[in-house]
Amino acid sequence: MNIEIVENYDEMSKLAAEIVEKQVVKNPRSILGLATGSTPMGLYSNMIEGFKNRGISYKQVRTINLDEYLGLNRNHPNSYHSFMHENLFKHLDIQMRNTYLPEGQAASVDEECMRYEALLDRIGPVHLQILGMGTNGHIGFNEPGTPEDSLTHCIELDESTRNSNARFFDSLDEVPTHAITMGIESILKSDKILLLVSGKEKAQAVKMLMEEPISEDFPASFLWKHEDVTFIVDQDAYHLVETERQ
Ligand SMILES: O=P(O)(O)OC[C@H]1O[C@](O)(CO)[C@@H](O)[C@@H]1O
Repeated sequence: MNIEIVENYDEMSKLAAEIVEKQVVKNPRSILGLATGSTPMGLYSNMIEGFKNRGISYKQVRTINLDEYLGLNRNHPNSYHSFMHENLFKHLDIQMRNTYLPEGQAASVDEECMRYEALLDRIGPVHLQILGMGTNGHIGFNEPGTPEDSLTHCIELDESTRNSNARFFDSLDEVPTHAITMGIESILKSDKILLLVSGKEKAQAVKMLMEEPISEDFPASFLWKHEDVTFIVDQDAYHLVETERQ
């Protein structure tokens, strides 16, 4: 794991955007794996700025997202379809038909999971996968206990995840209880992974990532098994780490 410790959220977002832009310039037909949540929002703002001011085009890029809430219509303001449209896609020259997310209201959840994994295999491998990390070590929505060989599946969200994501909803009751997420194995199929973590509230999770053994109890630890992970972390999130893992 290549670890870049930066000063703050803005530095993390800028460096992440440089890496994404380099990938897109090198291969204008890149497949990008995208994440939602607070973490990548600064990256997305920088990508939008790069499109507007630095001539970076996403016209031939394809994107595939990690996850979607189960039961939410894609037009629901808190669906990840809406999140991606509002925070990124509508500001770029990307073609919407080249953007993929799981369908949260599929008639058959099992079939949707199989369809999505097959889609990932058909268009992939993802050249560059963006990841955030939950305070309990989740990546995508792979909560603690998710096995390493998991493919796209439906998962019951941890109470801690629902509580933390309640900030985007009017009340905790409105936060869906389940989601469709790529599995750990699906994520590890990517050529390169860019893990972004910022803020004091993630410091304990970063310490676990850096110091604890690889285990299902902390899903992000499986990233140590991938050979090309860049981990950009800010000082607030890194400050509890005592021993840097090799
Ligand atoms: O960036 P946040 O909002 O702290 O969330 C952490 C992670 O949890 C998720 O929201 C779950 O999908 C990820 O997209 C995100 O990377």
